[in-house]
Amino acid sequence: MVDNCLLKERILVINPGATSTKFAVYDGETLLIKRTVEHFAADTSPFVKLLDQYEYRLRIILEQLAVEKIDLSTFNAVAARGGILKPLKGGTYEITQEMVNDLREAKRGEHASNLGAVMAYGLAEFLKIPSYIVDPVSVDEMEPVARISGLPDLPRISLSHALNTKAVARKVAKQLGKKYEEMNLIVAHLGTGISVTPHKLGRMIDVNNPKEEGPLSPDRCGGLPVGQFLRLAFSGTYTFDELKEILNHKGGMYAYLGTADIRKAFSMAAHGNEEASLVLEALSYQVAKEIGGMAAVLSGQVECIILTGGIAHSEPIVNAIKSRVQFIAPVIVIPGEEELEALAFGTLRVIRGEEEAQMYSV
Ligand SMILES: Nc1ncnc2c1ncn2[C@@H]1O[C@H](COP(=O)(O)OP(=O)(O)OP(=O)(O)O)[C@@H](O)[C@H]1O
Ligand SMILES: CCCC(=O)O
Repeated sequence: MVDNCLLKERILVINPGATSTKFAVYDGETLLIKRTVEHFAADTSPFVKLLDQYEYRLRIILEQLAVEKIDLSTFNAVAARGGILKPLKGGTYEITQEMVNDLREAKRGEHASNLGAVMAYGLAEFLKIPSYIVDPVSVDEMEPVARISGLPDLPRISLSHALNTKAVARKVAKQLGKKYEEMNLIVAHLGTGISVTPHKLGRMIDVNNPKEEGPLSPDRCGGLPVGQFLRLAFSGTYTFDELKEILNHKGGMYAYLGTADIRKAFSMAAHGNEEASLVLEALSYQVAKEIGGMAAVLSGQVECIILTGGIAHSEPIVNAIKSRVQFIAPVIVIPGEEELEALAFGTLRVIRGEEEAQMYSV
């Protein structure tokens, strides 16, 4: 049971994912509780759109807080992972009605994190406290040259795991006794989606948008041979929505092996499935190739390479990537993600007046 003494820095942190909602309560830097609620297909299938899960997911959080006997009136702020908003520079943003409207309309695309700010704002309005997002997936600090694609109508877009990526980059900088804003480094976030970002003096100057570029991931295609994809799209085999689902949820390793779980894929390989071995090798190969490309973006001035995300728990994948990229710079491994903490700390900086919250403009 959690002490309900009235602190001024109690933050509820919400991080909605595709199949789970993670949430936590912080008193200042101190983590009070952290929970992950899995959402099974049977529970979420009645909802047509992701945003329709708003009440369902919020109710689960409120029920759990009640079980923990955490009084809602003791919260001073709500923080959430920000979704596919307008292109924004990194930082902490106050959630506004305009931001919520943009996320509800999903103008720039659907993503589980779109739910975060909507849930945080709804609850914070009720409690009459502020709500914030930190480093949303649409952080865009790309240099003009990185936006050129090869067709003027299709500029490259900055979408990434910015929250975890910047958090681990700051953490490593601190460990090395430096400031993030003074370092050049590359972060490969290896999750269900994979994004590789070169950071130049605190800015993410390029990135492979995991929804359409870069390495194959557990369930996303990454970059595809575009001519063949065009023929497939017009073959009549699939509808637009089916192809979109393949690109983002049923592509990559899942398309080859029928699983998006790296551990299952290794078990298949261990039982003699040669395709599983090859696809796992391809995943590491493609990540290494992307890191190599981003090293060129930084003109070879790379102080370290960070591997993070769930797949960074996998020793064989980490070793395979390392063996191809450690000639560039030392490789540091930070498995998993630090998103809840990054949200809490980003919000704390604003509550403490160490940083001013940025405003989302329409
Ligand atoms: N201990 C582990 N060993 C090997 N692979 C693991 C381990 N833990 C998780 N993974 C793999 O990591 C992947 C999921 O990573 P993660 O949990 O970071 O993704 P996510 O949060 O669902 O999505 P994203 O990071 O793209 O937002 C899965 O393919 C899973 O099999
Ligand atoms: C959209 C960026 C992050 C992801 O791939 O989930």
